[in-house]
Amino acid sequence: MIQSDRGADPPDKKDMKLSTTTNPENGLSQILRLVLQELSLFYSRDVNGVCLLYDLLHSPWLQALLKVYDCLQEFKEKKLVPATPHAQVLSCEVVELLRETPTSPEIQELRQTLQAPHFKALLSAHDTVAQKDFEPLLPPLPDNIPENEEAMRIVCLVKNHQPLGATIKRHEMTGDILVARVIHGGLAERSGLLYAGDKLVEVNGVSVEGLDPEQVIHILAMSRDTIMFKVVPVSDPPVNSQKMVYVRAMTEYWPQEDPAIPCMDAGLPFQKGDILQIVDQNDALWWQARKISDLATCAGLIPSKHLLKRKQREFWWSKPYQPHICLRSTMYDMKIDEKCVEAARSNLSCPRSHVLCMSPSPAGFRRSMRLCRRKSYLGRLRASVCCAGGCYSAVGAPYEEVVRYQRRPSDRHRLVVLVGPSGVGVNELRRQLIKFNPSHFQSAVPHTTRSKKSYEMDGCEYHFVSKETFESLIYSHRMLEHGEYKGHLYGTSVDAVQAVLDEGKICIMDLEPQDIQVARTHELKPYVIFIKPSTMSYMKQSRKNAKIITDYFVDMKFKDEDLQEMEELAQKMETQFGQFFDHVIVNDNLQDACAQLLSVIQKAQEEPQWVPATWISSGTES
Ligand SMILES: Nc1ncnc2c1ncn2[C@@H]1O[C@H](COP(=O)(O)OP(=O)(O)OP(=O)(O)O)[C@@H](O)[C@H]1O
Repeated sequence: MIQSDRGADPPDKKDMKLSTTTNPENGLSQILRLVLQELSLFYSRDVNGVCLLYDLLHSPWLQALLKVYDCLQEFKEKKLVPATPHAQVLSCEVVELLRETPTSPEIQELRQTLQAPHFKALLSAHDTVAQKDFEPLLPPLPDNIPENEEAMRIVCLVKNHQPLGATIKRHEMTGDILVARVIHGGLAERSGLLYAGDKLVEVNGVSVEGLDPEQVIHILAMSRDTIMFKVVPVSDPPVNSQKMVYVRAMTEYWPQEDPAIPCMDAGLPFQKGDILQIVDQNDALWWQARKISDLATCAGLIPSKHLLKRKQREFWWSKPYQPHICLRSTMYDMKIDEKCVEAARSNLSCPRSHVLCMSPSPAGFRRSMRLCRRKSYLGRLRASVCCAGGCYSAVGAPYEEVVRYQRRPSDRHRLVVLVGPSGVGVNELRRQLIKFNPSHFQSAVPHTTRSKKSYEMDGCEYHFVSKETFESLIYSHRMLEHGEYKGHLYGTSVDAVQAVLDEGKICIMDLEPQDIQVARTHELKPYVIFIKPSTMSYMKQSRKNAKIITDYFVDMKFKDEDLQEMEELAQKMETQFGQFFDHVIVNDNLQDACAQLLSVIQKAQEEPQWVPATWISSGTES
C-alpha cells in the first residue's frame, strides 16, 4: 500500500535541524528545510498523501544529494584550477624520495598510504579530471563500413539475482528477435538502455540470427555475472506518460493457469480484493502492475480490463448449464419468520421493559432478521455455485479504480457492515459493540408493513409503514435489504442508516453478502468486515454454551453439522464476495474479536483507506 510510514520517521524539529546545510541562508537545502516545515503541519492528517511527500523529501539520500548539488553550485562559480595535472607522477617521486630517508613510523605510514591501490586510483581519477581527458580511446573505424549500416547499441548489465525484467519475441515476418516489453522496476528498465522494440543482434557475443526466443533465453540463463547485448535501437522508444492508477481486483488471476499469457514468469498473480498499482497500460491486452503490499518489487503482467472481461465471459459460457437461482435478494424471494424474530428478541440481553421504553435505542439490540433466512440462504448458495459472484464476474468490471480516502472530522462516519455465515457471531459482536458504547454505536431501525403491536412504538422497534410506502422505497433504491413473510415486508432503508449517521454515531449493520453492493455508495461509504469462524476444534470448545436459532427451533445448541455448515458457508462467501471485504476478523475468543473490531472500526473512520474512485469524484466531496 502506498502509505507513509508515520511511525518510522515522525516529523521532528531536531531531525530537521540536522538536515540543513552549514550555510542555511541559501541553496536548495534551505528551500527543502522550509518545505519540510510546511509539510510537517499537515503530516498527522496525511492530506492528499502529504506523508508520502514528507517522507520522500526527508529521506537522507535526497538531503545528501542536495548538499552535493549545493556544493557543486558553489564551486562552479569559483572556477577551480588543479595544482598539478600529474599527481600520480608526483606521488611516485615522493615514494622514491622516502626510500632514501631514514625510516620512522610516520614515513612508513605515508609510504603505505601513497602505495595503497585506492589512493593510486584516486590520484588517477584526479589527473584524468585535471587533464580533462574524458574521451575513451577507440580503435579507428574500419574503412569498409556499408553506407546503410544500422546504428548499434552495446548494453552491458550486471546480474544481481533480480529478474532481467524484459521479455522477447520473434517478429512474425522478419524472424528478428525483438524486445517485446520492458518490465517496470526490473534491471533492464532501471538501466534505461533497453526499450520495447529494440532488435537483438548478439547476446554475450553470440549472434541471435535464426535462433528461437527459447534459445536466446538459454544463452541468458547461462551467463554468469554480466549480460552483454548488441541491439539495434528502436527508432521511436515508447514513452510512458500515463498516470499511475490504483485498482481493486474484483476477481482472481493465476498466470500459471493462463496459457495465453505472453510470459508466464512475468505474470503477477492476484486475489480478489488485492489493491494493484497499474504502472503501464500501453499494451491493449497486457498491463503491468504491482501489488501495493509489495511496491519495491518489479512489476508483473496482468490482463487488461478488456482482456480479463473477455476471459470471464469465455469462462462463464464454457461452463455447463446449471439451473440456479440468483442470490441477489429480490422481493418475495426471502422468507422472514416473524416467530423467529420475536423469539430472538426474547433472547436479548436487554430486558423487554427496555424495548417498551420511549427511547429509540433498542434498535441497536435487535437481532437481525437474517436469522430466519439461514436455511434457505444456504440452500440457494449451494445451488448457485456461479451466480452472485459468477454472474457479477461475468458482467462486472474486473478492476475497480480506487483512491485513498481520509474521512475529515466534519464528515459523517462510514457505515460499518458486518458480514458472516449465520451463527458465526455477527449479532453477538454487534451487541457487544453497542453495549460497550451506546452513545457511539447504533443500529438502524428497520421498516415493516405489519401492524404495530400494543407495546411497540413507531420508530423504536420498527418504522411501521404501508405496503405502498415500502414498495416505493424499494423501487427508488432506498432499501439496503428487504424481504417478505406472510404478506408483510421487512427491511432496512438508507434513510434509517443515515438517521444514525446524522446523529454523529457509527451505524453498525449486518448484511447478506449479496446486498453489500447495494450499500456501496458514496453516501454511506461502507466499511465491510467479514466475520469468519475459527477452526472446528476451537468452535466446538468455545460454542459449548452458545445458542442458535433455526427456522424451526429457538435456542438450539450447536451441533457438529452446524459448525461444518458454517465453515463451508464462510468459505463460499469469501470465494464469491471476498473482493468487497475491507477486513477479516476470525471470531474465536469473543473478547479478542471485540477488541479487534473496535480497533478496526476506529482505523476505518480515522485513517486513510482505499475506496472506489466514484465515491470521491461523484461531486459530493469537496
Ligand atoms: N466468540 C464466541 N465465543 C463463544 N460464543 C460465541 C462467540 N461468538 C458468538 N457466540 C455465541 O454464538 C451464538 C450465535 O451468535 P450470533 O447470534 O451472534 O450469530 P450470528 O452470526 O448473528 O448468526 P444469526 O444471524 O444466525 O444469529 C450466540 O449464542 C453467541 O452468544
